[in-house]
Amino acid sequence: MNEYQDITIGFLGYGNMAQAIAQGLLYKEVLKPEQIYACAKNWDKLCRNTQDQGMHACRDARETVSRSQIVVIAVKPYMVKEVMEPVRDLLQDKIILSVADGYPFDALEELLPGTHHISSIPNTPVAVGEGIFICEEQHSLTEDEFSLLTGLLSRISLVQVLDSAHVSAAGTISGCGPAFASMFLEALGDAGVTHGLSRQMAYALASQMIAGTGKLHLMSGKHPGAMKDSVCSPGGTTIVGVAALERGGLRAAVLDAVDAVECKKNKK
Ligand SMILES: NC(=O)C1=CN([C@@H]2O[C@H](COP(=O)(O)OP(=O)(O)OC[C@H]3O[C@@H](n4cnc5c(N)ncnc54)[C@H](OP(=O)(O)O)[C@@H]3O)[C@@H](O)[C@H]2O)C=CC1
Ligand SMILES: O=C(O)[C@@H]1CCC=N1
Repeated sequence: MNEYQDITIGFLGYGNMAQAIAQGLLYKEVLKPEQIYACAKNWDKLCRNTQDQGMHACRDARETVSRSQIVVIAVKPYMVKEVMEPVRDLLQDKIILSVADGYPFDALEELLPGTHHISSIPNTPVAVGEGIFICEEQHSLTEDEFSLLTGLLSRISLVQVLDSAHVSAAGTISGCGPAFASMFLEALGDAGVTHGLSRQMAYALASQMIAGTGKLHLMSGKHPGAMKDSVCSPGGTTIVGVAALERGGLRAAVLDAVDAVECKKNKK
């Protein structure tokens, strides 16, 4: 028996992040399509993205909330107030999961006092069950609701519960990280093509290399520097590439990228 067979989940906003979560839940067979509801701005696009796979398109947020036990706030942060205010009276018995980056517990509590909510930052690899959900430690779910929700999310992601002060930085590494990693992947693809590989082959090799390197670190616990050293033979080929990356400022660029994101978030 599937422990989530009676759950319904509704997405307020059905863009990149909501679709990734829904896809992950379907891919991992945690939910069936008919357990998933969503609303968005563009009705035709919403229908294409939901009904073709057997999910329910809802006309508005009120319909979505009414039909869902778990309500996922998946609009852009600046839209949260506008979307949530008209459904406030329907939220009393719901588990509210915000995925809006920069919408922590305090902001949601001010907007939706007395409701059961938790703020999180997921990432797009949830679509293939390999994601991360950074969840804020401070929330207003009951113990049962928290365990039901995190149980569900853990089927498609690593669920990391963090204190409020560290949610932002963690969310930047894991939530924005897929964009940064994809740039590295794309660059390796270009490099492969420069040297005669087909783009498809270059991307396939680079993707598996990135996934495998991450897994090697997770499973061995080896320091990333030691992992790098173990590839570089003295006087060999890899060290020449490593030196080129250092001259190109790879590490500094990565540090600057995370600083830039955090700086933008803190200006809000
Ligand atoms: N993308 C990512 O990797 C991550 C995103 N997030 C967070 O997820 C949230 C959504 O981001 P993302 O999915 O990328 O953004 P998208 O722009 O892809 O999706 C936003 C969705 O909101 C819908 N929308 C706009 N206005 C309304 C409205 N009035 N009522 C209902 N729905 C509406 C849009 O509808 P339509 O499509 O019809 O225009 C769209 O489906 C953000 O708060 C972001 O911070 C967090 C972590 C990672
Ligand atoms: O760029 C954004 O706004 C969202 C938040 C985290 C990842 N993407």
